[in-house]
Amino acid sequence: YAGGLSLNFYEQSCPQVEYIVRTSLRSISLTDPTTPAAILRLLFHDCQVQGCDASILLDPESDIFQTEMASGKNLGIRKRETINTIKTAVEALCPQQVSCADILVLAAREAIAMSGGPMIVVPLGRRDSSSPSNFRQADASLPGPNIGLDATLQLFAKKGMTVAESVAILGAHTLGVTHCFNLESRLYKPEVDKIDPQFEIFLKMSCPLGSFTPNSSFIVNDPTTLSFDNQYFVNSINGLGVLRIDAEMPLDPRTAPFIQTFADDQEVFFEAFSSAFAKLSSSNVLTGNQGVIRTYCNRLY
Ligand code: HEM
Ligand SMILES: [Ca+2]
Ligand SMILES: [Ca+2]
Repeated sequence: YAGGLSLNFYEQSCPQVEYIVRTSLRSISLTDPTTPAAILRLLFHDCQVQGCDASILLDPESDIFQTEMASGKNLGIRKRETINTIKTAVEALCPQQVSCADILVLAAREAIAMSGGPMIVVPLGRRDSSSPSNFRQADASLPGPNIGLDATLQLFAKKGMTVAESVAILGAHTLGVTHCFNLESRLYKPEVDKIDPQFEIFLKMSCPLGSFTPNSSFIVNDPTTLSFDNQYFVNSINGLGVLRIDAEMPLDPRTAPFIQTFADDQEVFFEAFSSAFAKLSSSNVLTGNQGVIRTYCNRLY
């Protein structure tokens, strides 16, 4: 596996870790059923900036230093504290053994499984970054809400994904919501892309001008927002893609066949998603003597 990750990494040092993550995430999700969506996006945004190293979990150490969370591209990121909570439970049984980066990957794979998606086998052994990232790096590395297909395919090709896997990983938008502030430019600025006229009326009604204060209004990413299924693909074929990328994939000859296949057969989607997830979650990892095992996921010391 990439960079020295392995399937039995915690077999000796913390055999209960998968169980602890599973039960903790399940109980947290009972009080807030939108937790799985937030955790899955959190993993993507961690891996995208400086690799899957839990850098996104670090709190700023001072008012002067701005961490990657200060980037506008991280607006709407939630549930960082959930990983802290799970880490506390893990530390109680296996002190100083399990990285926050691995806990985040395990939590994301539980989030997928408990929402009805595939149970993905993930290799472990990531280490946590010993230095924070910053908002400039996050701005440069995270995709903006209006990214187009070419740039998106390039972004995932860098992670070793095929076109099929790149389409599949965007099926993560089967969960969760998009806040209106992420749709402002698509709806009200000079044309970004062609929106289905009926759907555009609906989007503008749901996100009227003036609804862009963070965390106010939102649109569901697909009709079954709590369920990890293939409705995202059915939806986007029907012209109901919420973001530009969601809308463009069914129209482009490079990606349309995969969108159709995944819409027709959920099992094929789950397989392609699983291999894409393995690539995403092992991108640019620290292993061996690199990095650290943090005690508190939000602090370096
Ligand atoms: C080109 C790539 C991508 C773009 C442009 C993109 C963009 C976005 C945007 C703008 C939102 C709305 C956030 C909000 O308003 O709160 C969102 C939500 C979400 N994204 Fe993506 N995304 C991309 C890829 C991914 C990937 C690879 C994953 C996971 C593997 C992912 C998982 C999610 C999830 C689960 C949500 C819902 C979050 C919630 O409800 O809190 N996205 N995405
Ligand atoms: Ca990171
Ligand atoms: Ca869904």
